[in-house]
Amino acid sequence: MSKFGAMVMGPAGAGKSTFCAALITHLQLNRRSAFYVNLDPAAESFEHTPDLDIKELISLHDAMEEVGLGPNGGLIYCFEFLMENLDWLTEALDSLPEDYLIIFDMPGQIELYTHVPVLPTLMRFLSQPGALDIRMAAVYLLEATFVVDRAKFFAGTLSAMSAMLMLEVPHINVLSKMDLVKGQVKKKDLKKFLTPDTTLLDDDPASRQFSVGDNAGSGGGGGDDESKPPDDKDQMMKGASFRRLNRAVAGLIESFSMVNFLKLDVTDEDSVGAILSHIDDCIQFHEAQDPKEPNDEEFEDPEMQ
Ligand SMILES: Nc1nc2c(ncn2[C@@H]2O[C@H](COP(=O)(O)OP(=O)(O)OP(=O)(O)O)[C@@H](O)[C@H]2O)c(=O)[nH]1
Ligand SMILES: [Mg+2]
Repeated sequence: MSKFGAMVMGPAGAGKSTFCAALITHLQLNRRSAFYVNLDPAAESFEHTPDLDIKELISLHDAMEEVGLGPNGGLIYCFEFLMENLDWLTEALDSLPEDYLIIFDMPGQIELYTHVPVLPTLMRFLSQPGALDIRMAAVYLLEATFVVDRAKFFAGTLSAMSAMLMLEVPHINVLSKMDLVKGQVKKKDLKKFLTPDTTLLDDDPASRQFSVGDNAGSGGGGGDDESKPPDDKDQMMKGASFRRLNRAVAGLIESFSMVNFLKLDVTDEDSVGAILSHIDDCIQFHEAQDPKEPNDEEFEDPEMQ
């Protein structure tokens, strides 16, 4: 039988470590065992002490000092070092009992998800049948505050989709920090973000703002604003070309129809529990557990008393 794991990923500050902590607390409250693996070589403080920490193998500080790299190059170096020392993971994880959920807390550098092939290699190593054989789920977090800026939201969604296609394991996308958009976005509008498509761009406040007195018009291919060089970055981000690019990205995401988001409010235990249920479903955690013998104390027959 295999083991179970969840790799928690997403851009910097998306709330990955906070979610890992909330998930561990929730598992503990439900008498389930968690094994917390920190794979962020720069992370210093934790709500739950990691059971395994990449800093025992290599820290970002060491990588930067010894190899003379900056923080991002240093992080890639740490992961390449991890790839050369995968025995370190095998030694720690191989003997774990099968009902443990192994939670991997990942760094937020986007390079790791897009530019270098270390994560697919790591994922294949963890899930390889006959070796560690961990049934892995990928959990990709994106901040719900992105929904106020459609372009940012689609860029984030594209990075989630890229991770999904690259890793080839069951994948869950999560809109984190929902508490921060409560009251700012109507429930009805929020629903549209959970299954993103191009219609989200039709009521983009940024493009409406631009349309006032904008003879570039609907962005349907005229491109007449291209003759006027944008005054600054802000102006460019509101131009017809930028809107066409957004529509193309949104169309690409829609045509794949693979990206859906679940909502997460870490302050609400039910919300954390709902995400865990989705993780359990996609790794088939419950199906794999042996039926437990009823505990005599819990199941005392009232008629016998
Ligand atoms: N309001 C609110 N703040 C949150 C939530 N989750 C995380 N934060 C805050 O967001 C900041 C970043 O959270 P982390 O959990 O460290 O994010 P991370 O994705 O692990 O960040 P990196 O590891 O640096 O990429 C912290 O100040 C958290 O307190 C949330 O659900 N709601
Ligand atoms: Mg973190």
